[in-house]
Amino acid sequence: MEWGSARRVAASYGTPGSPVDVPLAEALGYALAGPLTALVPSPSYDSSAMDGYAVAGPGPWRVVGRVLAGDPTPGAAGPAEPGTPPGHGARTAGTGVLFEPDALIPQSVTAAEPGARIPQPGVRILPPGTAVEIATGAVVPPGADAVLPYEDAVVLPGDGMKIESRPVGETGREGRAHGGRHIRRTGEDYPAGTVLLAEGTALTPAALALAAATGYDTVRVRPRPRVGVIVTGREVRASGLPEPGRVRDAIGPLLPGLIARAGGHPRFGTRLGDDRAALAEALRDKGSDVVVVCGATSVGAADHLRAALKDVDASVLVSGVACRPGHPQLFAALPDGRAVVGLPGNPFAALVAAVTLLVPVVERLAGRAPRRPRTARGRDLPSHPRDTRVVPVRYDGDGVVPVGHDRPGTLWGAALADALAVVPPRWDGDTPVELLSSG
Ligand SMILES: Nc1nc2c(c(=O)[nH]1)N[C@H]1C(S)=C(S)[C@@H](COP(=O)(O)OP(=O)(O)OC[C@H]3O[C@@H](n4cnc5c(N)ncnc54)[C@H](O)[C@@H]3O)O[C@H]1N2
Ligand code: MOO
Repeated sequence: MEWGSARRVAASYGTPGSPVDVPLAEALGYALAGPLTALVPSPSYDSSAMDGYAVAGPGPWRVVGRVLAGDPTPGAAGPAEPGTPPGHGARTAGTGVLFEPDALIPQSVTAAEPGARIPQPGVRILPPGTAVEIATGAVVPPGADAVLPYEDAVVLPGDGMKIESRPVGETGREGRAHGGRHIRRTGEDYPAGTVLLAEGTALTPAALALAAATGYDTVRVRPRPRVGVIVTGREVRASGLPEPGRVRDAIGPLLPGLIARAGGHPRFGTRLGDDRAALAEALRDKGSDVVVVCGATSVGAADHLRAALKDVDASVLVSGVACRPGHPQLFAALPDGRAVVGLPGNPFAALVAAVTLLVPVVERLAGRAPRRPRTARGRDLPSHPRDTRVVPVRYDGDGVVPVGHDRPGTLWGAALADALAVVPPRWDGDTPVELLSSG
């Protein structure tokens, strides 16, 4: 079967499990079972983007209080909290205070400028000509038009505390406090209800942090498919040095990372000699949603996978793929719907088969949406008259070039590579090639 068709068979096989709720801290790599919507606007309150003074109207301004991150909205409810003024320019830590109990005035329609927000009953606002000292992230009092950073403010001599904006040009920046400057208004990033991430998005660290920022403690995701691994071959050993007639298992160690990154839960199944009955028995084990068989895909006397699949009444959906390396790979469906992926025994051929059939079926069952293909211009890539070639490459300027060391029996090239390039048959040397993760 042609390489792209084989990948599509795997990528469209089966359906993801029913949604589950998973704590954020455990949700890395899971796929969203539905869209992730904003629970609150962002920012969720008018907040200061700078340390300085929240000012109302034109300057100079009398400083009537102080509000720090974590303080409640000044003037939102009840009478103002009385306090004492700090010394000129003092920036001591403490809770937010109003130095004058009546500093904030009830909002009236006349106090609101044209185009300002609709007055809310009970809200008290900072009147024009006044300011509160404010910390980055603190709630901006209603009525404030801008935040004047400390660096752009001049404290005026005299009683109480008065500030003025530094003249334009004196600081090398625009010192004036003008409408909205350094205030992050409620909802200016996105309003509540915005679809932030689509169903099927795989949760990355940034996606998890975004979910946390809007208030999620758990996320609704698809369960990870369980992927069992069967390693076959009498000559394959799990530890120690290779020696004549004995090879180290170089596929078993490749798979857990590939499976986990595709959104699956890797579980080691078993190691088998070259035994048809034992292989059929292992395929009957229902502990996995996908069974990967390493080796035994070919036609040799000891290659029992095809016979064992017959024994368990599996339907073979992909039997060989027109690609190099990895042509003996296969994909089969067991009668109960579990999938079987057969990886050739040569380790680089196994990796190629894993990115062709295993990764797509795991992503599909994990509920991941199809990804946008990554492509790049390729240089000096080998192509074949009939087969797709999968070539370990590294980035080089504006494209990719082969790294070499890519014979079927070795993963050296893959381990050196930035990616695997998919080179179609009779590639023209010009069309960008698709890049797959090299594991
Ligand atoms: N008559 C034919 N013979 C072969 C063909 C063919 O088309 N006609 N295809 C060749 C190709 S291409 C490949 S790839 C292999 C696939 O063989 P199997 O999947 O049956 O794998 P084995 O025969 O068990 O092993 C092949 C090779 O890989 C080594 N091996 C196996 N498992 C591991 C492992 N876990 N880690 C490291 N190395 C492993 C094994 O010792 C053999 O050297 O068939 C060709 N033959
Ligand atoms: O698939 Mo075999 O692809 O060359 O080693």
